[in-house]
Amino acid sequence: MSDNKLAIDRPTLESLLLKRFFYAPSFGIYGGVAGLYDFGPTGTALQQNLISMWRQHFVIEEDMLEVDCSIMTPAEVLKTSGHVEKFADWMCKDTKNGEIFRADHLVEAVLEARLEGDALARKAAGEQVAEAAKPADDKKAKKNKKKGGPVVATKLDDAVAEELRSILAQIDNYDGQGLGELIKRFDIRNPTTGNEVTAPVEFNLMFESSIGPTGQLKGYLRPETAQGQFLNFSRLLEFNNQKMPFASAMVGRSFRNEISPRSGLLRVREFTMAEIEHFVDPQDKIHPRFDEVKDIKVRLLPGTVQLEGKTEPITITIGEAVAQGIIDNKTLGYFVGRIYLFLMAIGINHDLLRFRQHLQNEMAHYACDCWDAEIKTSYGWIECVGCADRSAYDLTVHANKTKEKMCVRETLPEPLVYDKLVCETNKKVFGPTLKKAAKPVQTYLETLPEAELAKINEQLLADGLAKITLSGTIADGEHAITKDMVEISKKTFTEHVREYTPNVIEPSFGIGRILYSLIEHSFSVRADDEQRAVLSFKPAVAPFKCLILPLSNHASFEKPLRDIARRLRSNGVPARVDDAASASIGRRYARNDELGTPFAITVDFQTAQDQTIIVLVKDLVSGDTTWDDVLGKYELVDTAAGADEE
Ligand SMILES: Nc1ncnc2c1ncn2[C@@H]1O[C@H](COP(=O)(O)OP(=O)(O)OP(=O)(O)O)[C@@H](O)[C@H]1O
Repeated sequence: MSDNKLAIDRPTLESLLLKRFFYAPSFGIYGGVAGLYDFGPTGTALQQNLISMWRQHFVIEEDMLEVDCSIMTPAEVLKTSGHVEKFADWMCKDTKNGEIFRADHLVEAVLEARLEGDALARKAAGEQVAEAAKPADDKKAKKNKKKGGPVVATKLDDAVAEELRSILAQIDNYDGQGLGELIKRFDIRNPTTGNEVTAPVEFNLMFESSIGPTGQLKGYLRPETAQGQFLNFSRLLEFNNQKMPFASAMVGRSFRNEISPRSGLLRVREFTMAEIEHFVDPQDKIHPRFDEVKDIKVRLLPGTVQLEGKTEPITITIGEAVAQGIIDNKTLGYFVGRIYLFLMAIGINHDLLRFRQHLQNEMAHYACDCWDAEIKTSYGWIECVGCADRSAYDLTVHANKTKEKMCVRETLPEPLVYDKLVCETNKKVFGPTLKKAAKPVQTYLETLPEAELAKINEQLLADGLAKITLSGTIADGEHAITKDMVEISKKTFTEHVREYTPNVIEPSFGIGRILYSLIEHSFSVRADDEQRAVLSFKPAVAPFKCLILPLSNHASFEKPLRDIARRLRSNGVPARVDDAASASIGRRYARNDELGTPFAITVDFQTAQDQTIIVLVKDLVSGDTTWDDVLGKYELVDTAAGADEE
């Protein structure tokens, strides 16, 4: 196992997750469908707890405006947003058996396998091998038919090995053509059959549907929750009394027809997202609470570092990263900090988290800067939260398409007086000369940036004539403008209101990926007795908070057991009773370790009647009190106290 993968006993974890019904493949008895999962009671409770903490941390603490918008989305919306054209991955096919691959994943897996083979060969020859390239277990690596094909000990030329490492460090930066070239150059084939694969073609990831009985209104299942938030921007701004900046938020399902779903919950076709759209003034992307996060130290992997073929992050405070321009602005930096705090609060391991900046080609079509919170798992570094600066892209395209204003109007403290070069047409000559081209040419001249207009004016003054070229209009082509057709001059304007389209900073959380990564970070196997699997969740996250179990199946424990469970549950504390008489108390503790239940109350003749502790468990769960506090403050009372007393 290479250095960029977390070493855990995954088979044991996977069997635990199935056995204790965290989640399981959907439609299993029909054979299942790749990339679709059902959550069981344990996984559902865990997911709900993560979402509640997310709501507390973001929606409530930051006073965000939470919405819940439609999943089914008319095609026109997603055409305008660019998803119909551009929300795609590159796919290639085995030329003989038709097996389909996501092109970047295939290239990555094959090249990784070759580097591992190289490391094996070098090790066998007694060479020193860099830690990152060294397979942890040679025998396993050889036997293991990996996604990239069996690892064969074959030494690569030094320069080739170096180049492969550099390609892998920036694999997300290759487009279809680039991936096609890599496939040809390195003779990348289907690892299982050895057959050649086709050149990559684009595959749109959205699930298509039709709305209504006529089948004429095309729709898609949304691939992100963001669009609903953008379309409601004006209503939200009004709800916020026209005050900027503000953020909306939504938790809900999204759908992506992934080419090759894999790695359990990490790449699925239906998943829960929690997204924030923070609307901010483009001229001033400050955040009022930036100071609260500026001293947090984070591990950053900037684009410049990746382009050098390096994978080692830098550790830096958020304040410094923004000051040095590594993170573009304070709002983006603020959210990197808040994401960090959230992931720490749920129990992600600090050393297994980094923020990686997107490379230029990797960036979604709407983004101008993007940092991913990546968490190290046994599958490698996984993007769990994307934090993108979507600029004014979405509001602008929707406003242009619908002709609805999606902007902020702010009364200026002082009126703004300024001179600007404008073009006015001489109607008597302009229309008759240009005929049907008159309108598009006029629009062109009126919307031209001032510097361009100045150039046209210079030409008119010098030659009496200027030529312009239109495209995308009903009168495309070259048109001549003469001096008598227009007058270009400076005019004075006074503005009382500033109108602008906000920029959007979008932290976007994949709840399933976070949940799975957290499970890996909370998982261990006790070496002492029978290799028992243990999950150690923080109390606020744990699916069940308290285990109640009788010391034995003595009849006198039944009532206190029931009473304690009832009291805990009515106080909002999910508690499970494990009174299976057949299992020893040790066995019962062990099987609840598998659920990550943080507290246990054993009912014996003493504790069954101590009602004080019951109330305290609630504080424990919220994190206000620790178990040590409880044991320090309260002595377990004797059997004389009545079970029904508070
Ligand atoms: N197929 C998926 N399965 C599970 N979670 C996903 C999937 N696609 C995206 N996510 C989650 O949604 C978040 C935001 O989505 P975003 O569009 O930024 O992902 P992405 O960059 O397309 O992901 P990737 O590059 O891994 O396909 C991701 O950080 C991730 O946690």
